[in-house]
Amino acid sequence: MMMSPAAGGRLSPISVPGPQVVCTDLTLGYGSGRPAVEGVSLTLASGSLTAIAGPNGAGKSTLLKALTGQLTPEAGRIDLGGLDRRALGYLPQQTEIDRSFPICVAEMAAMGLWQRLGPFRAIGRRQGAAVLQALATVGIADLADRPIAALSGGQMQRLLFARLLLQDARLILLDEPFAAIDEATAAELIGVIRGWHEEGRTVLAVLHDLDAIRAHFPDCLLIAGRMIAAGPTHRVLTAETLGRARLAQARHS
Ligand SMILES: Nc1ncnc2c1ncn2[C@@H]1O[C@H](COP(=O)(O)OP(=O)(O)OP(=O)(O)O)[C@@H](O)[C@H]1O
Repeated sequence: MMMSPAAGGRLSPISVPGPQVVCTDLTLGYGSGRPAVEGVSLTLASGSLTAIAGPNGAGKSTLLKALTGQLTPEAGRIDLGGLDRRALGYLPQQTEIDRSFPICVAEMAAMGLWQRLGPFRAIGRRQGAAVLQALATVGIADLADRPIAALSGGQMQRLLFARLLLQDARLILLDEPFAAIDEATAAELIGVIRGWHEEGRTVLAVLHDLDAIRAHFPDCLLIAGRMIAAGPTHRVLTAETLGRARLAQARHS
């Protein structure tokens, strides 16, 4: 049985492993000019841990937005293995988060429970303890009452991870989870990601740091407006494929 620390740090079962995700011949764009991504097909195996790499403007975030349903494909198909989109976990880039929203750290983390409780159901004592435990897991229990506007970038990233822990999603999509945070924080958050992988969740993360991908992500997709290479990381991130990606991106831009 797979175990999850999501419910307050105590191990609890996740009954079904992460879904297999299949994208077929996807074309994605923003309605003007050339598509951001063309003809991309990919398969994420159930329980796989995959990084998306590629140059700036390659379409990495665009691909995640299509998987979350924020962007409708111009062509092609996305199959989330029967998962309800509302049940997937998504960590957006920090620039997409409105920090002026007047809520505190614990309240924002508790949003991870909405899928199970509904947004208007009061948080009970058990859920309150789970929120505090999730904050402790990412090292910010002492900040529970602080307004989110008063967090540093690294503290905000830890909070977003706490919200994901509480959400307990079987499919987790992360957009640049280590951007603008220090090495110690990144190392702790990588530990959380590895935990999700060990529990059998399907995890997909956009990352710029190729060394971090090589060290922690068994599988990798390399894109540059189209798919350049996909598969085991050591075969995807080679001098040859990275050269091809740079060339393809220069032609695409
Ligand atoms: N909201 C948008 N409206 C119009 N075009 C967009 C929008 N978002 C992204 N694009 C364009 O789509 C293309 C892919 O962008 P995307 O953000 O997916 O790339 P990325 O690989 O995540 O880049 P980076 O590594 O720089 O974050 C780029 O040409 C970008 O300018």
